[in-house]
Amino acid sequence: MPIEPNNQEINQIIDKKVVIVNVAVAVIHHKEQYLLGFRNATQHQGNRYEFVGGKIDANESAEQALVREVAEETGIAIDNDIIVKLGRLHHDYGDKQVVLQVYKIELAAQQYEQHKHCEYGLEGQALTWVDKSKLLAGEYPLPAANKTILEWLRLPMQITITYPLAHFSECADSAAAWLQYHQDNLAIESLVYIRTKEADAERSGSLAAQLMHGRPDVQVIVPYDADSQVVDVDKSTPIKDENISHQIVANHLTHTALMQWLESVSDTSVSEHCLSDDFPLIISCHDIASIEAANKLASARIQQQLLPVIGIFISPVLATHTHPDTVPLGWEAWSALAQLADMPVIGLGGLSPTMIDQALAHGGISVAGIRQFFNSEK
Ligand SMILES: Nc1nc2c([nH]c(=O)n2[C@H]2C[C@H](O)[C@@H](COP(=O)(O)OP(=O)(O)OP(=O)(O)O)O2)c(=O)[nH]1
Repeated sequence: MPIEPNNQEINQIIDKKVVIVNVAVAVIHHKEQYLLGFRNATQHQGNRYEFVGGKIDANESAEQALVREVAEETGIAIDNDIIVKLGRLHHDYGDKQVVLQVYKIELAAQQYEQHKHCEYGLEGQALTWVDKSKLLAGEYPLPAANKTILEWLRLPMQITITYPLAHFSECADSAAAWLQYHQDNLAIESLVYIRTKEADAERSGSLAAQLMHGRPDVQVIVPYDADSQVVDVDKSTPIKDENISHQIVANHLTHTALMQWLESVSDTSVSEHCLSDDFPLIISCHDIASIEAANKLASARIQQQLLPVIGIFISPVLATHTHPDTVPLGWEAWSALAQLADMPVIGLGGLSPTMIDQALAHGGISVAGIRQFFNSEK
């Protein structure tokens, strides 16, 4: 006869099923130097590196927990530094479920000088400063949930968007003029969202490929649906050339394609339809509904262990030449929307690279645009 579990055991079973630990995680850095702790063998996910952080207590906010944990573990007072939300993610370790609320904090030079030689934290744990390139290359084993955080950290502080092909329509050969302009004027090693707004996906893909061949130093985001009026969200820009595919860091999903995706999936099938398998996603959002849809897609992709949603554009922040009839959000409304996103937020619309500080102060991590982001127009 099977033995009935007692109350205590039942509680443990229930706990195991429902208890999700909320954790505040601090990605502390100074320029390209990032601070890692080391989890000792007896801890959950032990013998791995970690970002500084810990459980959020019942009556504190994630940011309060962040400030407290960083002070308790390292002695670093981050009260006056800008705390930028990177994202939120849920991870099921099997023996424990966690929700990580992840923030990025850049230390001032003086704070870094003060702490850069600390080899141990205040709780006796090992601390180490590591190069961003080595961290992103996976040289420091971290808990599995941190894979997504590392992908988020790949986003630079500025993203250049190409002009649409139609911008060169007065030229005898608009495609050649488009190509020449972008080859000549993209900043060295920049991240470029190649948006031609060309309805023909083949032609758009061919232009993107030519630009990538001509500028092997840049990294690119290419449309997932070729940015056309295509209703089929499974259609992607056809770039199959392996010599250049390493330059692609993400596929871009338009607001329209995102909402079509949402309409096409029921709650039960979200996990089976997570779009592009090949690359991480960057999504355009304009309102609460689309941010909630992006969160849903991002969460499903993490669950399916697909490459994550690494960022969303929220636009338009300010008035822009490209959308003269659209009422801009303004920084305050933009900031309120940014808070809802479970992934890093990129400002777009009427911005220049110098507005990065405003974006950071309002909860973003990056700024994007066309006109003011090219060498020729700075
Ligand atoms: N601090 C930190 N925790 C992480 C990271 N990535 C990750 O999955 N976690 C997980 C591991 C733990 O399950 C949880 C952090 O909780 P914690 O550090 O307060 O808990 P713990 O298990 O170390 O301590 P305790 O329960 O023994 O008090 O979040 C990370 O980068 N930093």
